[in-house]
Amino acid sequence: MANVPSHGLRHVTAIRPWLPTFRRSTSLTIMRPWLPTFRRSTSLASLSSPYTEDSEHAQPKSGDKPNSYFPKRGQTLELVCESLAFKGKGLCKVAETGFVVMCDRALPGERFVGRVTRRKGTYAEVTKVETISPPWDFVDAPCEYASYCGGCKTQNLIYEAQVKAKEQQVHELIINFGKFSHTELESLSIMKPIVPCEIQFHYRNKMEFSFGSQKWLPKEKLMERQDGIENYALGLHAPGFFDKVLNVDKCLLQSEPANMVLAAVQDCWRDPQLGLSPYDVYSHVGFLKHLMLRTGRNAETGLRELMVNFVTSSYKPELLKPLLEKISAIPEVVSVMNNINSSVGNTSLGEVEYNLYGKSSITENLRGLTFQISANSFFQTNTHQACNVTKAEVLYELIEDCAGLRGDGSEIVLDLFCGTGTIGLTLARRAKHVYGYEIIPQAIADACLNAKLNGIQNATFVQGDLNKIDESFGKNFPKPDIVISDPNRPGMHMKLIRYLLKLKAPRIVYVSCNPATCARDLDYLCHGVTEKGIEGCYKLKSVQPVDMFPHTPHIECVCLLELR
Ligand SMILES: C[S@@+](CC[C@H](N)C(=O)[O-])C[C@H]1O[C@@H](n2cnc3c(N)ncnc32)[C@H](O)[C@@H]1O
Repeated sequence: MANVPSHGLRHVTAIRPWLPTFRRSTSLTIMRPWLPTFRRSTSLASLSSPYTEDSEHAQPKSGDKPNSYFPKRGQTLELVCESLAFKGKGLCKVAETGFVVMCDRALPGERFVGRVTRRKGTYAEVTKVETISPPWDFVDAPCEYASYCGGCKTQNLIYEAQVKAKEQQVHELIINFGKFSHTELESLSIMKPIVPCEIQFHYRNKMEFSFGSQKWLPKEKLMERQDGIENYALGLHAPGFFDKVLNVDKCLLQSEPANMVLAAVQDCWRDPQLGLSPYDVYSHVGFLKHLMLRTGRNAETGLRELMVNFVTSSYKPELLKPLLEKISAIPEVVSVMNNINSSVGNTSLGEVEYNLYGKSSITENLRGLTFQISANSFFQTNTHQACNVTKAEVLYELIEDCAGLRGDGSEIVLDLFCGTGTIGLTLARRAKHVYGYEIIPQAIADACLNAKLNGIQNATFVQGDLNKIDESFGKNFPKPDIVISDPNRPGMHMKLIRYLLKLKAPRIVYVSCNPATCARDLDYLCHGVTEKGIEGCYKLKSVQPVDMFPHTPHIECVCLLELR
């Protein structure tokens, strides 16, 4: 793919936090005056929030009814949480004024006292000071860290209520961000009920823990703060803190063997005799950055296998040796990798990687195929929901159903954002040829290997940046009959939207882990972008939410579009 300079800014429409009020509205003109536009940077990352934090563009236009009430910073309010919104935050309205406030960790039905922390455009954020009465569907959280950890925010909500809230969120986003009317969605049965996850714990096949020199402590324990080694932590970043880590000895979302590894590392890494130090995000001194644990399944034996990946700031294998000895004694550990990330950034992607023990990849089975997974390649994190062969509607089967391949081997599939090729390869059996595009070279290498491993010869994988395509894109493959697009959270770039609208493939299956950007892209593909003179040419056939991540605010969707 040719490199082109970074594209310009993009205009999108944002919605306001009181959107649930308009949920049943069929007339979008009622809502539109409240929908300010805002400018987005190339990454569009912040658009993952439908409730934009961009207050600059949040001024109501004439004809709106501005709410003169605005609570002061520091003010306490008695509130009742009405529903869950973006990032799993509780949406509440101030009595009598209807003014919207959002509160992290407030759950539907919960009555609480909240303190106003900041204004965000036309709504305010509050932090919970005290719960007066519990949520409607309260359950005790099995995890001891549930009330602090940024990962699971809704463990205190019964699972049925969690999935209901997710389904409702997707529905609202498709109406308000995607600009589809409620009537249209209802009459054509476009919105499908969410597919819940059969297992709600131990479902994650990948967890990334961070080493930190500043342990995060809850308020009541702040006095206990100690210096040096006592302040070191290995765990998950405390919500809102890039520099503080909540120390965890166990995570109920990952597999038992992964917890054994975590416990083994926790047991010894602070030992002064080992000379190990966590990387400090301020001084940029220190060795250990992250501990990544991936759980797979051996293709031959069907037994669990584990990859341990230490991300360090430099290559000093002798320092990792004592840890290596401990963890390699755990039978499920078949691979220990060391990714070196010498940059000041704190991502887990290394510039170089070394194999310290066993294999350099693990495997997983998916729809009868074997996939090889390396430390940095993407693989759906919920193996159960992605690959559970006993359940009919899991992710990959849904995708295959939506793709609707005739099965006579005559059709071309374009698999955009293909990762390690999982979707394309599961479709290859029924297609003439699959062409996959992906930015990460290692993932492309894995995809090619996965094709070989499974004896698939009708798949071609190409490395390239789909945000930087130019006119030459599409010249190297025949016109596809089916496009699969599975972008990460920022969704599709306008260049890709333009390309797809020009390409006019009969079907697009849009798989998304961010319903906000998904709804926006569906709007573009179906309704076009008037201000850019772009015409939409697809009709939305179905939107299927799937819960891949119980207890977290994340929602996966599989959407089908057909050429009009
Ligand atoms: C949600 S994952 C989907 C992976 C794959 N379809 C699967 O199911 O395993 C998104 C993928 O898009 C890739 N990606 C992100 N930005 C990209 C870009 N600009 N161009 C091409 N691929 C990109 C990521 O590396 C990641 O593998």
